[in-house]
Amino acid sequence: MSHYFEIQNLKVNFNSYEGKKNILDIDHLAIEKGKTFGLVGESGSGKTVLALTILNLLSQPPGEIEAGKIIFNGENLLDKKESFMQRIRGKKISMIFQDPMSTLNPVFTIGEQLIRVIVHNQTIGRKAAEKKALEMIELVKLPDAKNMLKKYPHELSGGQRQRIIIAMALSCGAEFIIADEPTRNLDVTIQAGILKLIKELQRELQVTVLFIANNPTLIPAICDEVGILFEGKIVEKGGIKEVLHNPKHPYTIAMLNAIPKSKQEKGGVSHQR
Ligand SMILES: Nc1ncnc2c1ncn2[C@@H]1O[C@H](COP(=O)(O)OP(=O)(O)OP(=O)(O)O)[C@@H](O)[C@H]1O
Repeated sequence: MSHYFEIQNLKVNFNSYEGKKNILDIDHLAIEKGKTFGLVGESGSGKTVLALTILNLLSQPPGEIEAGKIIFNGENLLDKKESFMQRIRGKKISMIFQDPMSTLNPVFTIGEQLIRVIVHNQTIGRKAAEKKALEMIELVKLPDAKNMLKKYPHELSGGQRQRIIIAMALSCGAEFIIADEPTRNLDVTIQAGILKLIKELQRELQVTVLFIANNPTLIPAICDEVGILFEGKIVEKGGIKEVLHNPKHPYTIAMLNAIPKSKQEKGGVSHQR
């Protein structure tokens, strides 16, 4: 059976003066169209390296893709030339990074940046791009869209900036979104609003999402399935209830036991200790 998005036997290494170090060793991961898959792992487990590998943005060297396939819409992305990937990035697959300030340029207004992304990725003129930018600001539920476009990134709150990044990611009609810990640096209440927005947009636009997180309590609110990444390997995957309420792998059990009980219950990840 072919899947919309699939990783097969992926091995990624980093080479350094100390020698070769295996960073990712993923046998299999599949995501069906319109679903949200949560990938949870501690810091250093390889989540960002995976996101960069999917988009063919991993620096090689020091990175090295030793083996494997990343199949998107029936095509193995790891076989493709840079010109093909340029047509995919932004237009078919977009990424939302954890730190909006690293994506936004402090010296240009939000409107200028959003319009540039739209003009770059779509064959439309500036006027049409301006209209699209306004629509995108409204889509991510930011108030006073016209005024918002005139602001500089530092004039926005962290949550507002992340909404702009989501607007940019969706502005060119991407159908697959990689969200790399988009709420990591936000307060808990702002976090909840961003998660709700991603879920609503995912349903409304029928996009497929790979949601990367190091906090498993975020997963039930947004994901259909979850995989646990440990030292570059997916040690357990399946439905939310199956993995987070009835974990089998010792790492998953230890990770869930490390969450304070009140947070487990709030996030819906409580399981039998
Ligand atoms: N450019 C690089 N050169 C060498 N090793 C690297 C490089 N980038 C990442 N690594 C190593 O790859 C491993 C995985 O890193 P990665 O950034 O993917 O982890 P992560 O799960 O995203 O962590 P975090 O949650 O902190 O963002 C780490 O051991 C890291 O040290």
